[in-house]
Amino acid sequence: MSRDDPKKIAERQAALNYHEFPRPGKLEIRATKPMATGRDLSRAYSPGVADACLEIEKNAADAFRYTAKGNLVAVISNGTAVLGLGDIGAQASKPVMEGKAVLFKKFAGIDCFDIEVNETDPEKLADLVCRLEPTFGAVNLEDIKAPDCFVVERICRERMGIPVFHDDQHGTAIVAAAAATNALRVADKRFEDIKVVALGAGAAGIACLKMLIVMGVARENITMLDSKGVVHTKRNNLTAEKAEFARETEMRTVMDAMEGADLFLGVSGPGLLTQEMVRKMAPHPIIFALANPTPEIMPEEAREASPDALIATGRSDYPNQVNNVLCFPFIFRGALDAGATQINDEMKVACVEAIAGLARAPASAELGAAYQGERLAFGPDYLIPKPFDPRLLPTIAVAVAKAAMDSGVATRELDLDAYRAGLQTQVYRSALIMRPVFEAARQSQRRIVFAEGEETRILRTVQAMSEELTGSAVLVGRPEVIESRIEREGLSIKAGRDFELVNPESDERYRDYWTTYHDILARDGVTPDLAKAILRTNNTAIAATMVRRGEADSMICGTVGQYLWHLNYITQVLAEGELHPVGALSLVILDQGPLFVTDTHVNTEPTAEQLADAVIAAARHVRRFGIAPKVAICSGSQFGNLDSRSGRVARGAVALLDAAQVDFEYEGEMHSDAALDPDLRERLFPGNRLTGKANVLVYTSTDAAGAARNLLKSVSNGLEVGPILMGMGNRAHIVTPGVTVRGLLNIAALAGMPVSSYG
Ligand SMILES: NC(=O)C1=CN([C@@H]2O[C@H](COP(=O)(O)OP(=O)(O)OC[C@H]3O[C@@H](n4cnc5c(N)ncnc54)[C@H](OP(=O)(O)O)[C@@H]3O)[C@@H](O)[C@H]2O)C=CC1
Ligand SMILES: CC(=O)C(=O)O
Ligand SMILES: [Mg+2]
Repeated sequence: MSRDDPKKIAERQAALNYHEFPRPGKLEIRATKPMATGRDLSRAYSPGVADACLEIEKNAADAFRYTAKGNLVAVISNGTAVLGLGDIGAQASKPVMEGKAVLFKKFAGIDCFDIEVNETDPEKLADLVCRLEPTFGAVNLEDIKAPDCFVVERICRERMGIPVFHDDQHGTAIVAAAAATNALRVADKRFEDIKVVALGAGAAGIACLKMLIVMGVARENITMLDSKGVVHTKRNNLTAEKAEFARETEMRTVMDAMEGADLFLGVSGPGLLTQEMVRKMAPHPIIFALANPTPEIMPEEAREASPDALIATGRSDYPNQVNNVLCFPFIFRGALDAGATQINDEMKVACVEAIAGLARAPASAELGAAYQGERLAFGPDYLIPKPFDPRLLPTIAVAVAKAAMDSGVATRELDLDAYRAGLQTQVYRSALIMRPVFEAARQSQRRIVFAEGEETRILRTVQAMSEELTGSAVLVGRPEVIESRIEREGLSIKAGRDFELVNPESDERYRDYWTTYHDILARDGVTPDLAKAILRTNNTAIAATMVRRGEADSMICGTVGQYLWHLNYITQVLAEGELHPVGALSLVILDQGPLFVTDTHVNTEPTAEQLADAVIAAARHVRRFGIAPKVAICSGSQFGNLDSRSGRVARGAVALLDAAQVDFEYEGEMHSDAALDPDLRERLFPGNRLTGKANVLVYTSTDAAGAARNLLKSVSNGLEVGPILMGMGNRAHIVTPGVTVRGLLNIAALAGMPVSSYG
């Protein structure tokens, strides 16, 4: 595709718009402490700030205690080797450095200042970097050309007491070594035997080759090339780094070097590898064309020249993205948390092993959600994890911190299990609040039946359940469809071992199921023929019947279809005695904390009695999360000021709660803002019974509750757990079609809770 291609032009414009709007750039700085009152001001600034300064003056290490230093990394460049764009200068490198800072933050919660410096003298640049030590917990050097980068890095490492890491060297080398480890497994070759050709003898090239030697490649099996051709012993003026790899050889060109090569490592520039060169490689060759943004050869061309090649690039739009983004956020996380004084070889090797191992482990739930439709099973097109793999942070950071502790460069001893759990919490915002639920679920052995068992998200949930929960799963669906989807998604779950199957088309229990269904509904107009037809075609009815028969403890449905359609069958089959649907409760996890909203789905316009029942049920559920309920009954009316339906129902519910003498805080009726703002509420109704912010918002119609839930999710970036079907004794839950795999796993954990702790 040429640069003038309309699609290319549109893509370029989209990238520019991304950078320009709604405000220029990709970063901002946010305060982490309140600055709302004069008291805040006097603590954050003069005079209070002086106390923090004096403590640090006495003990420099206290900078990690009283300032942001411990989580602050400098991303520093002089713009002399920016991606494969070359020496475009410090100013033009800023989008890349801002981008690295965003990746540090998003993937590992690390704050960065991007620092672009007009300084091409490596010693002066190093001096400048060293002087920045008081500000930062670590330094990431970026896109500084070779050989200058070696000088800058060496001086900084010698003089600084914090980790200094040159991303283009070591980040790239770590990820390339991990990908090579896995590619060799697939190709059934060994580091010790392979012939390597490296095109590019700069920062990335030199570091990658050094790492390959650590992995077992023989130095004499490496041919290095730079812009002047093969690096050989007869060349003059080689830098010390290149001289280390100079070979005594008559080969001069890439074409010469490629004869019989097993691994091509391209870290040079765009389009430098031809199909003819690829054809000269050994069988089952490995081609890493890592130049950014345009690789040495495009994967489709390489594939055409060598159909059995294993191919990787640095780009996200092709399989096998070998890019240092898989390394730098996570290696820094581990180093910072262990208080490491440097990033040493042991930490790098731990990182290689952790990354390579992740690609070989079954893909996780979130990963499947992030990369829907892609095959994520270890093999030629999945040699290396994806950057959005949520396992990267806990797995790599823990491995790196452990290596730092074991090799004696850590200044902190971490409890690694607790550390891993903390990182997992950071990745899954729902993990902390869901932890008691998962723990309760792990104590039980409940059987959970999934009505839409063929749905890919359900299969991924079952995979995650096999890793994170102890209960068992039953899938309603056609075995051949389920099997082929498991294979396509690269999952490791197996029928009979990780789940049981109910085939709606031909299950030997079919007769039992339709007769049970008929027995329940014979006096509600359901004939045997109708019962047979429903139990052949309606997976929700099948799942509910299984629960009713005691063959499963709970069911989950709703990934497709309407909530009330599913609820109808659940009510028909499972509502008996005390059990009847009381409402749907959604937990929305916000940056400020959790907020529960009800009734989002069940009683469209509840009566006062129904609303009071929903409040009592919601309070019970909220307590299961270890949270004391503070319920606000929300309406367009506020403390009796409107004679509307909503106001009357809300006031009726409050009166019923008063009569029932419930043991939790509640108040109503009020607007949502008064529920969340105690000062406003106090002005409107001094002495009202609710203390602080409400954490349960109860609405008088599903329209209002649904709107509140959706707004919280979309505008406030809330993460939803639920909806939780209340009143059915944890025997059924109905999710909504937009549910993610993590959302399903959360519901499965709730469904897995024993009824005693379910309350
Ligand atoms: N995928 C990834 O994660 C990463 C990819 N890269 C990519 O690798 C490339 C190099 O980056 P980096 O090492 O930092 O840059 P450097 O400037 O340090 O090195 C570039 C190297 O490429 C060589 N080179 C340039 N043009 C040619 C040519 N026509 N033929 C052969 N060799 C050539 C240079 O040769 P000479 O020494 O003679 O000047 C030099 O050895 C870039 O495209 C970059 O985007 C880099 C880091 C990470
Ligand atoms: C990925 C990266 O750091 C580079 O291409 O320079
Ligand atoms: Mg770079």
